[in-house]
Amino acid sequence: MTSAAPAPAQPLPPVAFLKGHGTENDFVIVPDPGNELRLPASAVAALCDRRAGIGGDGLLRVVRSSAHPEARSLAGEAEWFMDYRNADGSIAEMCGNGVRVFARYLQRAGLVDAGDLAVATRGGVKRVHIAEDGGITVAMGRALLPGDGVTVTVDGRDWPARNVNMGNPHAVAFVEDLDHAGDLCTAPPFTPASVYPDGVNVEFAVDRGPRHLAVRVHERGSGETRSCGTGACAVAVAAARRDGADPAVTGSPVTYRVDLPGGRLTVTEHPDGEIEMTGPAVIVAEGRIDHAWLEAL
Ligand SMILES: N[C@@H](CCC[C@H](N)C(=O)O)C(=O)O
Repeated sequence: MTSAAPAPAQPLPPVAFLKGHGTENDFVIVPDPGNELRLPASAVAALCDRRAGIGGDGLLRVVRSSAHPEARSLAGEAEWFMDYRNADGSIAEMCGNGVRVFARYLQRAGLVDAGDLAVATRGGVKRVHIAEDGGITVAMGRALLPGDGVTVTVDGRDWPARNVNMGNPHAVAFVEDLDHAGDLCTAPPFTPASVYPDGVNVEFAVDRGPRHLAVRVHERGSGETRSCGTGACAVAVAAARRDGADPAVTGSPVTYRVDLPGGRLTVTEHPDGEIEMTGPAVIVAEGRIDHAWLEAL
């Protein structure tokens, strides 16, 4: 008796991806509605590698909330879950620029219309408005200002930095000159380290005029980036306290223009603490990831 020859192995299908950015904070976008792809940290880091991969400050996996264990309980509020990863593969609670780019992808793919939608994130459900004129506004929630800040040191200069939590941790230092932040090739050292046991995003901010700031940022898990949405919000919150403009105290909303190397974000804090961030989001390319390359990682 002869046994049937095994069926030849079918090559695995390539994996779709897109590339997008919000004020030049750039992302590899991987649609995976059914939560079928396994993307360990090493695979995310390889995809975000700017020489050997696609390149990005982070990765946005687009998953139906109902299909993801971390978002299933939010499925009634938000159909889509943003599974955000930093460029090194680490997981973060929130990404402000990422949410806008995520919403732009959903709109471009015909999965949502312009107008209002909700996106599930590890930092909770975020309400998003896609304006007809192209800007996208995200209700970022409230900032927490845990008491203790840190001292940040670069090239022998020290600054006190305010601890602002936007779902993810930030240390905001107001400096005299953005060049004082140095080359930001490595994470700026701070003390005491115990304030941020899980690491921190560090913002250096200068005044450009009334309610107008310029910022450089070193992101946890990604290095210096051209923009950080949660960072812009953290800086605006810290500036409002510094400027005597805390909306909870004055009863009036306050808006800051925040210029980052990659573009401008507008941040408004309301008297109830709710923070809205507005900025652009662009999809620049789409393609296919070679499955064999991905599997071999
Ligand atoms: N670039 C993002 C923030 C991404 C997460 C951050 N690196 C962290 O680890 O907390 C933004 O636009 O907010």
